[in-house]
Amino acid sequence: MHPILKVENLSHKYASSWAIREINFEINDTGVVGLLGSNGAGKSTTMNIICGTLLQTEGNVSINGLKMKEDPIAYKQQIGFLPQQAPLYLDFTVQEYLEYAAQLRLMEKRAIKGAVDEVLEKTSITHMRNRLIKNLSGGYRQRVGIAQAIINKPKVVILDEPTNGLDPNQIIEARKLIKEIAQDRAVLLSSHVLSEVNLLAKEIVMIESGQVVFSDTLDAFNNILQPNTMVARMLHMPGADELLAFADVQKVEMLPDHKCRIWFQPNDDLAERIVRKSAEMNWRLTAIHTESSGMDDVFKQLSSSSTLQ
Ligand SMILES: Nc1ncnc2c1ncn2[C@@H]1O[C@H](COP(=O)(O)OP(=O)(O)OP(=O)(O)O)[C@@H](O)[C@H]1O
Repeated sequence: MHPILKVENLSHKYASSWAIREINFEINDTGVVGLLGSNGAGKSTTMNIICGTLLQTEGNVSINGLKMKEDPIAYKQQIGFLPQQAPLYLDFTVQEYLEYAAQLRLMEKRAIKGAVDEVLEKTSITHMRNRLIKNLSGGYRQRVGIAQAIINKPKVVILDEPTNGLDPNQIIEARKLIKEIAQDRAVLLSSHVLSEVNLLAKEIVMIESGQVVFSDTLDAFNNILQPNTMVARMLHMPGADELLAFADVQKVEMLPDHKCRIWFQPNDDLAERIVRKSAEMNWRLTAIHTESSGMDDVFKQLSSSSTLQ
């Protein structure tokens, strides 16, 4: 079986410099895949090529085995795109615009009305269908942008910073909608908001300096960095010097509520040694757990370890 989306050895050169080099990744399942990378990493270039709005210098993109280079029209009928600036015609009503988007996707005339009704319903904007787009709020405009991206039921949807510029309530609504549309298609979501990616994505592709530096599950991304701190709660808290006496402990910080944070060099049995010692010394240990690093730390680490070509 073919992957839903396959990106193979994708390279692109603007004038004399390579923006991306040998990008490879696959999406094999429905759901959200987060596309991460610093500014200028090559995300937009990659997304534009996948959407067929930019012709790559080298490599291939295919959807369910359909190669863009070999059959661009059939390929493009399988993809929906919401760029950073939603391509809206402000003087159209929502319905007129969605009908127009359906025509651009070469949908059959008789299928258009039903498709428009369906996406209006799906994006909860049926009551706005006769409103001019210029009179809609940012949140509703973004819904129209998402509606046009899914009007022809594409297998793959690309969303570039879809919640950028929305207010907190609109962001919550937009994320809910993204989750819904990803139930039956693959969604590639580019976002600088790591908490958003953490909430929505089950897989991550990260690009830096035009190359893939990570491609795996969200869990694998979050577990790249070995934890190096733990928090312990002890009702009879020992002094910092007693904790510093353990091998591998580098630093100790006393916290409120009988807690302390312990920095340590990676090892397997420090927690176990502390538990044993606590029992021996009656420190009355009630909790101990390692603190995993956040997405920000992993992102920083992967960005800084990438090499410029
Ligand atoms: N039309 C262009 N002409 C020349 N160079 C370009 C062009 N578009 C992008 N680049 C360069 O290609 C590289 C990748 O840019 P790209 O826009 O794909 O990155 P990005 O990850 O989308 O960044 P951002 O997060 O800032 O949108 C950058 O060095 C950029 O300056």
